[in-house]
Amino acid sequence: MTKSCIAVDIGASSGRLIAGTLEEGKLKLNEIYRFENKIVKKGENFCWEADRLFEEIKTGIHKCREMGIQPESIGIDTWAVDFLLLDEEDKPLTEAVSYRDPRTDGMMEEVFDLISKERLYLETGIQFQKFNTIYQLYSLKKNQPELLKKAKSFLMIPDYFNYLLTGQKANEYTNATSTQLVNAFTKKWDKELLDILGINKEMFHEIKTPKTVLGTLSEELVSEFGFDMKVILPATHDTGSAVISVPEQDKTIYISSGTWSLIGVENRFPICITKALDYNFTNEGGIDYQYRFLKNIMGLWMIQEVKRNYNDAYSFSKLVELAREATGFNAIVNVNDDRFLKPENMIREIENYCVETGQPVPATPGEVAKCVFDSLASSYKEAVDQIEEIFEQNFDRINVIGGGCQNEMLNQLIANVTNKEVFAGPVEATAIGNIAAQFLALREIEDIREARNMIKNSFEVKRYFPEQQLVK
Ligand SMILES: Nc1ncnc2c1ncn2[C@@H]1O[C@H](COP(=O)(O)OP(=O)(O)O)[C@@H](O)[C@H]1O
Ligand SMILES: C[C@H](O)[C@H](O)[C@@H](O)C(=O)COP(=O)(O)O
Ligand SMILES: [Mg+2]
Repeated sequence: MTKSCIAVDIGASSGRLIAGTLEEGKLKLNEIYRFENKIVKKGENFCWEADRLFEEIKTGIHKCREMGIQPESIGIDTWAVDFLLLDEEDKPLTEAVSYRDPRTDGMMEEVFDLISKERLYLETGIQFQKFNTIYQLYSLKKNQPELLKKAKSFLMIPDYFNYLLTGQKANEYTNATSTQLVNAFTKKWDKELLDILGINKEMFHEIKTPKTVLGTLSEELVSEFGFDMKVILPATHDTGSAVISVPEQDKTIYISSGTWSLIGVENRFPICITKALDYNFTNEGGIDYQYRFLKNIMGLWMIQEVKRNYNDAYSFSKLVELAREATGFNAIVNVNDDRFLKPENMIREIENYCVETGQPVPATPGEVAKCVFDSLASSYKEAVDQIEEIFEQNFDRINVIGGGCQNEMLNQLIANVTNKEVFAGPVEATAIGNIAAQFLALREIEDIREARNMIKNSFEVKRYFPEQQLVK
Protein backbone atom coordinates (compact mmCIF):
# COMPACT_ATOMS: atom_id res chain seq x y z
CA MET A 1 0.00 0.00 0.00
CA THR A 2 1.35 3.48 -0.92
CA LYS A 3 2.71 5.21 2.16
CA SER A 4 1.31 8.67 2.99
CA CYS A 5 3.21 11.30 4.92
CA ILE A 6 1.34 14.30 6.31
CA ALA A 7 2.98 17.72 6.28
CA VAL A 8 1.59 20.32 8.66
CA ASP A 9 2.87 23.67 7.41
CA ILE A 10 1.78 26.65 9.48
CA GLY A 11 2.95 29.99 8.13
CA ALA A 12 2.15 33.38 9.53
CA SER A 13 -0.98 33.78 7.40
CA SER A 14 -2.30 30.24 6.96
CA GLY A 15 -1.84 26.63 7.94
CA ARG A 16 -2.36 23.53 5.86
CA LEU A 17 -2.23 19.74 6.14
CA ILE A 18 -1.02 18.15 2.92
CA ALA A 19 -0.63 14.41 2.31
CA GLY A 20 2.26 13.28 0.16
CA THR A 21 2.66 9.93 -1.62
CA LEU A 22 5.33 8.56 -3.94
CA GLU A 23 3.82 7.29 -7.17
CA GLU A 24 5.92 6.15 -10.15
CA GLY A 25 8.89 8.23 -9.06
CA LYS A 26 6.85 11.37 -8.50
CA LEU A 27 5.63 13.10 -5.35
CA LYS A 28 1.87 13.54 -5.36
CA LEU A 29 0.18 16.03 -3.03
CA ASN A 30 -3.33 15.92 -1.66
CA GLU A 31 -4.45 18.96 0.35
CA ILE A 32 -6.45 17.71 3.31
CA TYR A 33 -7.21 20.87 5.27
CA ARG A 34 -6.40 24.58 5.26
CA PHE A 35 -7.01 27.05 8.04
CA GLU A 36 -6.32 30.69 8.88
CA ASN A 37 -3.46 31.76 11.10
CA LYS A 38 -3.33 35.26 12.53
CA ILE A 39 -1.98 37.30 15.41
CA VAL A 40 -4.46 38.26 18.15
CA LYS A 41 -4.17 40.59 21.16
CA LYS A 42 -4.11 38.68 24.45
CA GLY A 43 -3.78 41.06 27.39
CA GLU A 44 -0.80 43.29 26.64
CA ASN A 45 0.74 41.03 23.96
CA PHE A 46 0.30 40.17 20.32
CA CYS A 47 0.03 36.38 20.32
CA TRP A 48 -0.55 33.31 18.19
CA GLU A 49 -3.57 31.16 19.04
CA ALA A 50 -1.51 28.08 19.91
CA ASP A 51 -4.44 26.12 21.36
CA ARG A 52 -6.64 26.80 18.32
CA LEU A 53 -3.80 25.90 15.96
CA PHE A 54 -3.35 22.54 17.72
CA GLU A 55 -7.10 21.92 17.43
CA GLU A 56 -6.81 22.72 13.71
CA ILE A 57 -4.00 20.16 13.41
CA LYS A 58 -6.23 17.57 15.09
CA THR A 59 -9.14 18.50 12.78
CA GLY A 60 -6.86 17.88 9.82
CA ILE A 61 -5.79 14.50 11.19
CA HIS A 62 -9.46 13.51 11.67
CA LYS A 63 -10.08 14.48 8.02
CA CYS A 64 -7.34 12.00 6.99
CA ARG A 65 -9.46 9.20 8.42
CA GLU A 66 -12.60 10.57 6.75
CA MET A 67 -10.68 10.55 3.45
CA GLY A 68 -9.47 6.99 4.00
CA ILE A 69 -5.85 8.09 4.41
CA GLN A 70 -3.83 6.03 6.90
CA PRO A 71 -0.71 8.17 7.31
CA GLU A 72 2.64 6.50 8.00
CA SER A 73 3.91 9.69 9.63
CA ILE A 74 3.31 13.37 10.31
CA GLY A 75 5.73 16.30 10.45
CA ILE A 76 5.10 19.85 11.66
CA ASP A 77 6.81 23.06 10.52
CA THR A 78 5.97 26.65 11.41
CA TRP A 79 7.44 30.15 11.46
CA ALA A 80 10.62 30.67 13.46
CA VAL A 81 11.84 32.34 16.66
CA ASP A 82 8.68 32.05 18.76
CA PHE A 83 8.27 29.67 21.70
CA LEU A 84 6.41 28.67 24.85
CA LEU A 85 7.83 28.05 28.33
CA LEU A 86 6.46 25.17 30.41
CA ASP A 87 6.61 24.84 34.20
CA GLU A 88 7.68 21.77 36.18
CA GLU A 89 4.24 20.21 35.56
CA ASP A 90 4.62 20.86 31.83
CA LYS A 91 1.91 23.53 31.88
CA PRO A 92 2.45 26.62 29.69
CA LEU A 93 3.74 29.60 31.67
CA THR A 94 3.39 31.91 28.69
CA GLU A 95 1.18 32.59 25.73
CA ALA A 96 2.72 32.00 22.30
CA VAL A 97 3.75 35.63 22.02
CA SER A 98 4.40 36.72 18.43
CA TYR A 99 7.63 38.07 17.06
CA ARG A 100 5.64 41.17 16.05
CA ASP A 101 5.00 42.06 19.72
CA PRO A 102 6.80 45.28 20.83
CA ARG A 103 8.15 43.62 24.01
CA THR A 104 11.55 43.30 22.33
CA ASP A 105 11.86 47.01 21.51
CA GLY A 106 15.27 48.14 22.76
CA MET A 107 16.30 44.66 23.96
CA MET A 108 18.87 44.04 21.22
CA GLU A 109 20.75 47.20 22.22
CA GLU A 110 20.71 46.14 25.88
CA VAL A 111 22.13 42.71 24.95
CA PHE A 112 24.95 44.46 23.09
CA ASP A 113 25.99 45.93 26.45
CA LEU A 114 26.65 42.33 27.59
CA ILE A 115 28.12 40.89 24.39
CA SER A 116 29.21 42.84 21.34
CA LYS A 117 27.24 42.57 18.12
CA GLU A 118 30.42 41.38 16.37
CA ARG A 119 31.08 38.57 18.85
CA LEU A 120 27.43 37.50 18.83
CA TYR A 121 27.56 37.23 15.05
CA LEU A 122 30.91 35.43 15.03
CA GLU A 123 29.55 32.78 17.41
CA THR A 124 26.01 32.34 16.06
CA GLY A 125 26.12 33.70 12.49
CA ILE A 126 22.48 34.76 12.86
CA GLN A 127 21.01 37.96 11.42
CA PHE A 128 20.00 40.77 13.76
CA GLN A 129 16.21 40.87 13.85
CA LYS A 130 14.89 42.67 16.93
CA PHE A 131 12.39 39.83 17.49
CA ASN A 132 14.92 36.99 17.65
CA THR A 133 14.30 34.57 20.52
CA ILE A 134 17.40 35.81 22.35
CA TYR A 135 15.79 39.27 22.70
CA GLN A 136 12.38 37.82 23.59
CA LEU A 137 13.98 35.84 26.44
CA TYR A 138 16.03 38.85 27.51
CA SER A 139 12.81 40.87 27.70
CA LEU A 140 11.29 38.19 29.97
CA LYS A 141 14.42 38.16 32.14
CA LYS A 142 14.20 41.92 32.51
CA ASN A 143 10.44 42.36 32.91
CA GLN A 144 9.14 38.99 34.21
CA PRO A 145 12.11 37.41 36.04
CA GLU A 146 9.89 35.34 38.33
CA LEU A 147 8.22 33.71 35.33
CA LEU A 148 11.55 32.85 33.76
CA LYS A 149 12.73 31.30 37.04
CA LYS A 150 9.74 28.92 36.98
CA ALA A 151 10.48 27.80 33.41
CA LYS A 152 11.61 24.17 33.17
CA SER A 153 11.03 23.68 29.44
CA PHE A 154 11.72 25.84 26.38
CA LEU A 155 9.79 24.61 23.35
CA MET A 156 9.56 26.41 20.04
CA ILE A 157 6.16 26.37 18.36
CA PRO A 158 6.61 23.12 16.36
CA ASP A 159 8.39 21.53 19.36
CA TYR A 160 5.35 22.35 21.46
CA PHE A 161 2.90 20.78 19.00
CA ASN A 162 5.17 17.71 18.78
CA TYR A 163 5.08 17.50 22.58
CA LEU A 164 1.27 17.65 22.57
CA LEU A 165 1.21 14.83 20.00
CA THR A 166 3.82 12.53 21.55
CA GLY A 167 4.75 13.67 25.08
CA GLN A 168 8.34 13.96 23.85
CA LYS A 169 10.23 17.24 24.43
CA ALA A 170 13.03 18.19 22.06
CA ASN A 171 14.29 21.26 20.21
CA GLU A 172 14.69 20.76 16.46
CA TYR A 173 17.95 22.05 15.00
CA THR A 174 16.92 24.24 12.03
CA ASN A 175 14.42 26.19 14.13
CA ALA A 176 16.74 26.33 17.16
CA THR A 177 19.32 28.15 15.06
CA SER A 178 16.82 30.96 14.41
CA THR A 179 16.93 31.80 18.17
CA GLN A 180 20.47 33.27 17.85
CA LEU A 181 21.37 31.06 20.85
CA VAL A 182 22.95 28.14 18.95
CA ASN A 183 26.67 28.17 18.20
CA ALA A 184 27.15 28.09 14.41
CA PHE A 185 30.17 25.78 14.74
CA THR A 186 29.28 23.39 17.58
CA LYS A 187 25.63 23.36 16.46
CA LYS A 188 24.67 23.15 20.13
CA TRP A 189 23.06 25.61 22.55
CA ASP A 190 25.74 28.23 23.27
CA LYS A 191 25.97 27.78 27.04
CA GLU A 192 28.59 30.51 27.45
CA LEU A 193 26.24 32.95 25.72
CA LEU A 194 23.31 31.86 27.91
CA ASP A 195 25.48 32.43 31.01
CA ILE A 196 26.41 35.92 29.78
CA LEU A 197 22.69 36.67 29.34
CA GLY A 198 21.80 35.10 32.69
CA ILE A 199 19.26 32.75 31.11
CA ASN A 200 18.93 29.29 32.69
CA LYS A 201 20.50 26.68 30.44
CA GLU A 202 18.56 23.77 31.97
CA MET A 203 15.27 24.63 30.25
CA PHE A 204 16.69 23.94 26.80
CA HIS A 205 16.32 20.44 25.45
CA GLU A 206 18.62 18.24 23.37
CA ILE A 207 18.82 19.53 19.82
CA LYS A 208 17.59 16.93 17.33
CA THR A 209 18.06 17.13 13.58
CA PRO A 210 15.60 16.78 10.69
CA LYS A 211 14.73 13.15 9.80
CA THR A 212 14.60 12.17 13.47
CA VAL A 213 11.66 9.92 14.36
CA LEU A 214 10.62 11.69 17.57
CA GLY A 215 8.05 9.08 18.61
CA THR A 216 4.46 8.04 17.99
CA LEU A 217 1.13 9.46 19.10
CA SER A 218 0.13 9.43 22.76
CA GLU A 219 -2.35 6.69 23.78
CA GLU A 220 -5.04 9.33 24.26
CA LEU A 221 -4.65 10.58 20.69
CA VAL A 222 -4.50 7.07 19.22
CA SER A 223 -7.89 6.36 20.76
CA GLU A 224 -9.19 9.75 19.56
CA PHE A 225 -7.99 9.35 15.95
CA GLY A 226 -8.42 5.59 15.70
CA PHE A 227 -4.90 5.09 14.40
CA ASP A 228 -1.25 5.67 15.35
CA MET A 229 1.56 7.12 13.26
CA LYS A 230 5.17 8.18 13.59
CA VAL A 231 5.91 11.82 14.43
CA ILE A 232 8.97 12.78 12.41
CA LEU A 233 10.99 15.98 12.64
CA PRO A 234 11.17 17.72 9.27
CA ALA A 235 13.11 20.96 9.13
CA THR A 236 10.59 22.42 11.58
CA HIS A 237 11.54 25.97 10.60
CA ASP A 238 9.24 26.40 7.62
CA THR A 239 11.90 28.12 5.53
CA GLY A 240 14.21 25.20 6.27
CA SER A 241 11.65 22.86 4.75
CA ALA A 242 11.02 25.20 1.82
CA VAL A 243 14.73 25.29 0.93
CA ILE A 244 14.83 21.48 0.78
CA SER A 245 12.37 21.58 -2.09
CA VAL A 246 14.10 24.22 -4.25
CA PRO A 247 14.29 22.24 -7.50
CA GLU A 248 17.16 24.31 -8.94
CA GLN A 249 20.09 24.59 -6.49
CA ASP A 250 23.07 25.04 -8.79
CA LYS A 251 24.01 28.74 -9.11
CA THR A 252 20.49 29.55 -7.94
CA ILE A 253 19.25 32.09 -5.41
CA TYR A 254 15.97 31.16 -3.79
CA ILE A 255 13.25 33.48 -2.54
CA SER A 256 10.90 31.73 -0.12
CA SER A 257 7.98 34.07 -0.73
CA GLY A 258 5.19 34.08 1.83
CA THR A 259 4.39 36.43 4.69
CA TRP A 260 8.14 36.97 4.76
CA SER A 261 10.53 36.91 1.82
CA LEU A 262 13.63 34.84 2.69
CA ILE A 263 16.26 35.32 0.01
CA GLY A 264 19.48 33.32 -0.04
CA VAL A 265 21.49 30.28 -1.01
CA GLU A 266 22.36 26.92 0.50
CA ASN A 267 25.96 26.70 1.70
CA ARG A 268 28.26 24.11 3.22
CA PHE A 269 29.70 26.34 5.96
CA PRO A 270 28.68 29.43 7.97
CA ILE A 271 29.79 32.82 6.62
CA CYS A 272 30.34 35.13 9.59
CA ILE A 273 32.53 37.70 7.89
CA THR A 274 32.08 41.43 8.52
CA LYS A 275 30.47 42.02 5.13
CA ALA A 276 27.80 39.39 5.90
CA LEU A 277 27.25 41.06 9.26
CA ASP A 278 27.04 44.52 7.71
CA TYR A 279 24.54 43.29 5.12
CA ASN A 280 22.67 41.43 7.93
CA PHE A 281 22.65 37.96 6.41
CA THR A 282 21.98 34.88 8.52
CA ASN A 283 23.37 31.33 8.65
CA GLU A 284 20.34 29.35 9.77
CA GLY A 285 20.69 25.59 10.00
CA GLY A 286 19.47 23.37 7.20
CA ILE A 287 18.97 19.68 6.57
CA ASP A 288 22.13 17.50 6.72
CA TYR A 289 23.88 20.38 8.53
CA GLN A 290 23.81 22.60 5.46
CA TYR A 291 23.58 26.32 6.14
CA ARG A 292 20.83 28.61 4.85
CA PHE A 293 22.73 31.79 4.07
CA LEU A 294 19.81 34.18 3.68
CA LYS A 295 18.23 37.42 4.73
CA ASN A 296 14.70 38.30 5.86
CA ILE A 297 12.86 40.82 3.75
CA MET A 298 9.53 42.18 5.05
CA GLY A 299 7.68 40.23 2.39
CA LEU A 300 4.06 39.89 1.36
CA TRP A 301 3.04 40.76 4.90
CA MET A 302 2.79 44.26 3.50
CA ILE A 303 0.18 43.36 0.87
CA GLN A 304 -1.61 41.15 3.43
CA GLU A 305 -1.98 44.22 5.65
CA VAL A 306 -2.99 46.43 2.68
CA LYS A 307 -5.67 43.84 1.84
CA ARG A 308 -6.86 43.90 5.46
CA ASN A 309 -6.85 47.72 5.51
CA TYR A 310 -9.25 47.61 2.54
CA ASN A 311 -11.46 45.22 4.59
CA ASP A 312 -10.60 42.37 2.21
CA ALA A 313 -12.51 44.09 -0.60
CA TYR A 314 -9.83 42.92 -3.06
CA SER A 315 -8.33 39.44 -3.51
CA PHE A 316 -4.58 39.09 -3.91
CA SER A 317 -5.01 38.47 -7.64
CA LYS A 318 -7.25 41.58 -7.93
CA LEU A 319 -4.61 43.69 -6.18
CA VAL A 320 -2.06 42.40 -8.70
CA GLU A 321 -4.42 43.28 -11.57
CA LEU A 322 -4.93 46.80 -10.17
CA ALA A 323 -1.17 47.20 -9.68
CA ARG A 324 -0.59 46.29 -13.32
CA GLU A 325 -2.98 49.10 -14.32
CA ALA A 326 -1.17 51.69 -12.17
CA THR A 327 1.57 51.90 -14.79
CA GLY A 328 2.43 55.59 -14.30
CA PHE A 329 2.92 55.40 -10.54
CA ASN A 330 6.45 55.06 -9.16
CA ALA A 331 7.52 55.21 -5.54
CA ILE A 332 9.84 52.94 -3.56
CA VAL A 333 9.77 52.41 0.22
CA ASN A 334 12.43 50.67 2.31
CA VAL A 335 10.39 47.56 3.06
CA ASN A 336 12.79 46.52 5.83
CA ASP A 337 12.18 49.66 7.89
CA ASP A 338 10.88 48.59 11.33
CA ARG A 339 7.93 50.95 10.78
CA PHE A 340 6.39 48.28 8.50
CA LEU A 341 6.79 45.44 11.03
CA LYS A 342 3.43 46.05 12.79
CA PRO A 343 1.95 49.44 11.84
CA GLU A 344 -1.52 50.51 12.91
CA ASN A 345 -2.39 50.97 9.24
CA MET A 346 -0.02 49.77 6.52
CA ILE A 347 -1.49 52.00 3.80
CA ARG A 348 -1.05 55.11 5.96
CA GLU A 349 2.50 54.06 6.84
CA ILE A 350 3.36 53.71 3.16
CA GLU A 351 1.75 57.10 2.39
CA ASN A 352 3.68 58.77 5.22
CA TYR A 353 6.95 57.23 4.02
CA CYS A 354 6.36 58.59 0.50
CA VAL A 355 5.54 62.08 1.85
CA GLU A 356 8.66 62.05 4.08
CA THR A 357 10.87 61.05 1.17
CA GLY A 358 9.36 63.50 -1.32
CA GLN A 359 7.92 60.79 -3.56
CA PRO A 360 4.51 60.56 -5.24
CA VAL A 361 1.94 59.36 -2.70
CA PRO A 362 -0.18 56.34 -3.74
CA ALA A 363 -3.85 57.31 -3.97
CA THR A 364 -5.56 54.13 -5.23
CA PRO A 365 -5.43 50.44 -4.28
CA GLY A 366 -3.52 49.79 -7.51
CA GLU A 367 -0.91 52.45 -6.74
CA VAL A 368 -0.49 51.16 -3.17
CA ALA A 369 -0.07 47.57 -4.42
CA LYS A 370 2.35 48.61 -7.16
CA CYS A 371 4.42 50.52 -4.58
CA VAL A 372 4.60 47.36 -2.45
CA PHE A 373 5.60 45.08 -5.33
CA ASP A 374 8.11 47.57 -6.82
CA SER A 375 9.62 48.07 -3.35
CA LEU A 376 9.92 44.34 -2.68
CA ALA A 377 11.56 43.77 -6.06
CA SER A 378 14.00 46.59 -5.33
CA SER A 379 14.90 45.01 -1.98
CA TYR A 380 15.39 41.61 -3.63
CA LYS A 381 17.73 43.20 -6.19
CA GLU A 382 19.82 44.73 -3.40
CA ALA A 383 20.06 41.34 -1.66
CA VAL A 384 21.02 39.57 -4.90
CA ASP A 385 23.84 42.07 -5.47
CA GLN A 386 25.04 41.55 -1.88
CA ILE A 387 25.00 37.75 -2.23
CA GLU A 388 27.02 37.95 -5.47
CA GLU A 389 29.46 40.34 -3.80
CA ILE A 390 29.98 38.03 -0.80
CA PHE A 391 30.27 34.83 -2.90
CA GLU A 392 32.34 36.63 -5.58
CA GLN A 393 30.29 34.91 -8.26
CA ASN A 394 27.27 35.52 -10.45
CA PHE A 395 24.14 33.43 -9.98
CA ASP A 396 22.26 32.44 -13.11
CA ARG A 397 18.71 32.26 -11.84
CA ILE A 398 16.30 33.02 -9.03
CA ASN A 399 13.80 30.40 -7.86
CA VAL A 400 10.74 31.90 -6.19
CA ILE A 401 8.88 29.35 -4.04
CA GLY A 402 5.86 29.56 -1.75
CA GLY A 403 2.52 31.30 -2.11
CA GLY A 404 4.14 34.45 -3.44
CA CYS A 405 5.31 32.64 -6.59
CA GLN A 406 1.69 33.00 -7.79
CA ASN A 407 2.23 36.77 -8.08
CA GLU A 408 3.09 36.86 -11.79
CA MET A 409 3.66 40.62 -11.80
CA LEU A 410 6.19 40.39 -8.98
CA ASN A 411 7.92 37.44 -10.67
CA GLN A 412 8.32 39.52 -13.84
CA LEU A 413 9.50 42.54 -11.82
CA ILE A 414 12.16 40.35 -10.17
CA ALA A 415 13.38 39.15 -13.57
CA ASN A 416 13.50 42.72 -14.88
CA VAL A 417 15.27 44.42 -11.95
CA THR A 418 17.82 41.61 -11.47
CA ASN A 419 18.20 40.85 -15.18
CA LYS A 420 18.05 37.14 -14.33
CA GLU A 421 15.82 34.24 -15.28
CA VAL A 422 13.17 33.60 -12.64
CA PHE A 423 11.72 30.16 -11.94
CA ALA A 424 8.41 30.27 -10.06
CA GLY A 425 7.31 27.23 -8.05
CA PRO A 426 6.42 25.05 -6.34
CA VAL A 427 3.73 26.95 -4.42
CA GLU A 428 3.63 24.49 -1.51
CA ALA A 429 7.42 24.24 -1.33
CA THR A 430 7.44 24.16 2.46
CA ALA A 431 5.04 21.22 2.67
CA ILE A 432 6.96 19.43 -0.08
CA GLY A 433 10.24 19.82 1.80
CA ASN A 434 8.53 18.66 4.98
CA ILE A 435 7.23 15.52 3.25
CA ALA A 436 10.60 14.86 1.59
CA ALA A 437 12.30 14.84 5.01
CA GLN A 438 9.75 12.31 6.26
CA PHE A 439 10.31 10.00 3.26
CA LEU A 440 14.06 10.34 3.83
CA ALA A 441 13.57 9.33 7.47
CA LEU A 442 11.47 6.34 6.36
CA ARG A 443 14.17 5.35 3.85
CA GLU A 444 11.65 5.64 1.02
CA ILE A 445 14.05 8.11 -0.60
CA GLU A 446 17.80 7.56 -0.43
CA ASP A 447 19.23 11.06 -0.05
CA ILE A 448 18.59 14.78 -0.60
CA ARG A 449 19.86 14.61 -4.17
CA GLU A 450 17.29 11.96 -5.07
CA ALA A 451 14.61 13.97 -3.25
CA ARG A 452 15.37 17.13 -5.21
CA ASN A 453 15.41 15.28 -8.54
CA MET A 454 12.03 13.77 -7.71
CA ILE A 455 10.65 17.19 -6.72
CA LYS A 456 11.98 18.71 -9.95
CA ASN A 457 10.15 16.00 -11.94
CA SER A 458 6.95 16.33 -9.94
CA PHE A 459 6.01 20.02 -10.01
CA GLU A 460 5.56 22.61 -12.75
CA VAL A 461 7.92 25.57 -12.59
CA LYS A 462 7.00 28.68 -14.61
CA ARG A 463 9.83 30.70 -16.12
CA TYR A 464 10.16 34.49 -16.52
CA PHE A 465 12.82 36.26 -18.57
CA PRO A 466 13.98 39.89 -18.22
CA GLU A 467 11.94 42.15 -20.50
CA GLN A 468 13.68 44.76 -22.63
CA GLN A 469 12.09 47.60 -20.63
CA LEU A 470 10.96 47.51 -17.00
CA VAL A 471 7.22 46.96 -16.38
CA LYS A 472 5.99 50.48 -15.41
N1 LIG B 1 -3.48 34.15 -6.56
C1 LIG B 1 -2.49 34.87 -6.01
N2 LIG B 1 -1.96 35.91 -6.69
C2 LIG B 1 -0.96 36.65 -6.13
N3 LIG B 1 -0.44 36.42 -4.92
C3 LIG B 1 -0.95 35.38 -4.22
C4 LIG B 1 -1.99 34.56 -4.72
N4 LIG B 1 -2.27 33.60 -3.77
C5 LIG B 1 -1.43 33.84 -2.72
N5 LIG B 1 -0.65 34.91 -2.99
C6 LIG B 1 0.39 35.48 -2.12
O1 LIG B 1 0.91 34.43 -1.30
C7 LIG B 1 0.98 34.89 0.06
C8 LIG B 1 0.82 33.71 1.02
O2 LIG B 1 1.92 32.85 0.79
P1 LIG B 1 2.13 31.61 1.80
O3 LIG B 1 3.40 30.96 1.39
O4 LIG B 1 0.88 30.80 1.86
O5 LIG B 1 2.29 32.40 3.17
P2 LIG B 1 2.60 31.87 4.66
O6 LIG B 1 3.20 30.53 4.53
O7 LIG B 1 3.52 32.91 5.20
O8 LIG B 1 1.28 31.89 5.38
C9 LIG B 1 -0.16 35.87 0.21
O9 LIG B 1 0.15 36.82 1.21
C10 LIG B 1 -0.22 36.52 -1.18
O10 LIG B 1 0.53 37.71 -1.22
C1 LIG C 1 10.20 35.57 12.02
C2 LIG C 1 10.94 34.65 11.09
O1 LIG C 1 11.98 35.34 10.48
C3 LIG C 1 9.99 34.06 10.11
O2 LIG C 1 9.39 32.99 10.77
C4 LIG C 1 10.66 33.50 8.86
O3 LIG C 1 11.88 32.83 9.21
C5 LIG C 1 9.75 32.53 8.20
O4 LIG C 1 10.07 31.38 8.06
C6 LIG C 1 8.42 33.02 7.75
O5 LIG C 1 7.66 32.02 7.09
P1 LIG C 1 6.24 32.46 6.48
O6 LIG C 1 5.76 31.23 5.77
O7 LIG C 1 5.38 32.86 7.66
O8 LIG C 1 6.51 33.61 5.55
MG1 LIG D 1 5.05 29.74 4.72
